[in-house]
Amino acid sequence: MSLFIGIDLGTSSVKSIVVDETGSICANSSREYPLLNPQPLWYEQDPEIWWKKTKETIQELIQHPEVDASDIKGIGLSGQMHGTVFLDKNGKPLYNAILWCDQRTEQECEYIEQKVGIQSLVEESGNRALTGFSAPKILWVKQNKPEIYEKVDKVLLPKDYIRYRLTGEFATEVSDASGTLLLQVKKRNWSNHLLESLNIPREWLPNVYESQEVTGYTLSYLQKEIGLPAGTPVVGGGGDQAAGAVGSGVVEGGIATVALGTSGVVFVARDDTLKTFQHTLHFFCHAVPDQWHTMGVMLSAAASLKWWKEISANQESYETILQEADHVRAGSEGLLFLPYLVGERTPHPDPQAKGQLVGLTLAHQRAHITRAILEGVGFGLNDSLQMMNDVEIKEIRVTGGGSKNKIWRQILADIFNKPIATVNTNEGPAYGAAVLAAVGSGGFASVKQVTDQWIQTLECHEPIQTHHQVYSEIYQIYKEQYSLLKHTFHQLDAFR
Ligand SMILES: Nc1ncnc2c1ncn2[C@@H]1O[C@H](COP(=O)(O)OP(=O)(O)O)[C@@H](O)[C@H]1O
Ligand SMILES: O=C(CO)[C@@H](O)[C@H](O)COP(=O)(O)O
Repeated sequence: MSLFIGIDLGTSSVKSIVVDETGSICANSSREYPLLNPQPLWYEQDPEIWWKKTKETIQELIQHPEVDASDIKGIGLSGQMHGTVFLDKNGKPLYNAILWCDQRTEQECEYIEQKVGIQSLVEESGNRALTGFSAPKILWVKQNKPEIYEKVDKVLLPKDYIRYRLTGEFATEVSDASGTLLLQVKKRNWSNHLLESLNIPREWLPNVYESQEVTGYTLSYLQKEIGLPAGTPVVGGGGDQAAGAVGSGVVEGGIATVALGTSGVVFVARDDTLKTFQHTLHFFCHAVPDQWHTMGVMLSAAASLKWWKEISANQESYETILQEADHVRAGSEGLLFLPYLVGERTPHPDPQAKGQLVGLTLAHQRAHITRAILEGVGFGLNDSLQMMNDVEIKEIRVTGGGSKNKIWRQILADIFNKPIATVNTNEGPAYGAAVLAAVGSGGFASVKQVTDQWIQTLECHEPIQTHHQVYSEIYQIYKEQYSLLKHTFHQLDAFR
């Protein structure tokens, strides 16, 4: 039986799975790694640690009793987007990867919009300059770390660094490349205009493939080191949001995913290119040929819950603290959480935005705060959903670590006033990467053919109208908070 490996290089951990040709997961393995925060607004990770941990997961998969390594027909890669890995001419990382949630590039974003012009930037890349994207990070290194900049030979996205270590090839694919701000998203290739305007050498960037295309073959030293057969094809794969959408069967226009990972994302697949541009929504290529997507991204979704659990209930499971929150009424008895713990991207592109608990009283216990966090993240996602009014959203599927919990899924359905479905796999991006591997190296005709065979929707949460009434009133209050508090957030920044 043919087997496919899917790897998702997430922000909190790398998750790798083996899927057989019927879509069943035969083995999985994951390893966590730290998120480095060397200065306020800076978020980094060490690419060598990514590679070490990824290798450990692959080795564990191969040693699994249900996996015969000689049956592995292909590998697909997925990972956190926008992170920027700078390599020297020997392929060695020159600096920690600067991540998607890093906010140090505000000045560089202003520079890009001035230099290229907002209209021309949007026309060419489909996007405004946002601090998480890769191009401003390249300019930041030029300005602030000239000793590194002069040694740069290649710039890669996170999962593409793993590809380089697996195959020795410098390659990327359209969905992740969209998040660099250097891709002509409509034409699905690098933009010479943007590269020239920003003075970024084309040779630094890898070649761009479609997501299911084979980009290289595994190197022979890996056979000895971790038992991975030499010459196994590695396909393009996808940025974690596009791969997560594929892994949830979202491969045609009008179907959406909501991802509750470290970040929180509303993703709507589209068969057409963009007609109306919405300021902080992203317009990127989908990991499916001739498809695109719009996406709203909040920076701290399940990360808000993780933060709260770590400081208030570290010994307890997510299930326990969410169960406790389920006993609190919708609306958290007047407590409101603003989820801007690491600044925000959609709908407020503001590195200095901050978290906030509004309405605290002596009556509020831990469970109220937990519930307010689940609801606040839901309101933040609703901001993005409301902006996607140029497409009819026929269905929403949830993915990401936070979606394992049915209480949170129900809260989302109640806030959005839309049914929320789960699918038969909860490995989102890793599963999507395996689907793309099956198309590129397993003889399947199309992504849709595989997802139709492998993915079904399961449980569906219908909105509870009494809860929705409460949430629609509180959402109006939520929407006012950012502008009321913006000045305070910026003032407080001086004391960090
Ligand atoms: N059982 C659970 N219930 C609710 N949230 C969970 C649960 N397990 C993990 N999480 C949340 O999911 C997040 C990790 O999600 P994941 O999609 O793996 O993120 P990433 O891809 O960013 O590494 C953690 O921050 C945690 O808050
Ligand atoms: O910045 C984005 C998408 O634009 C994030 O979604 C990252 O891709 C990280 O995702 P997770 O680690 O939360 O899955």
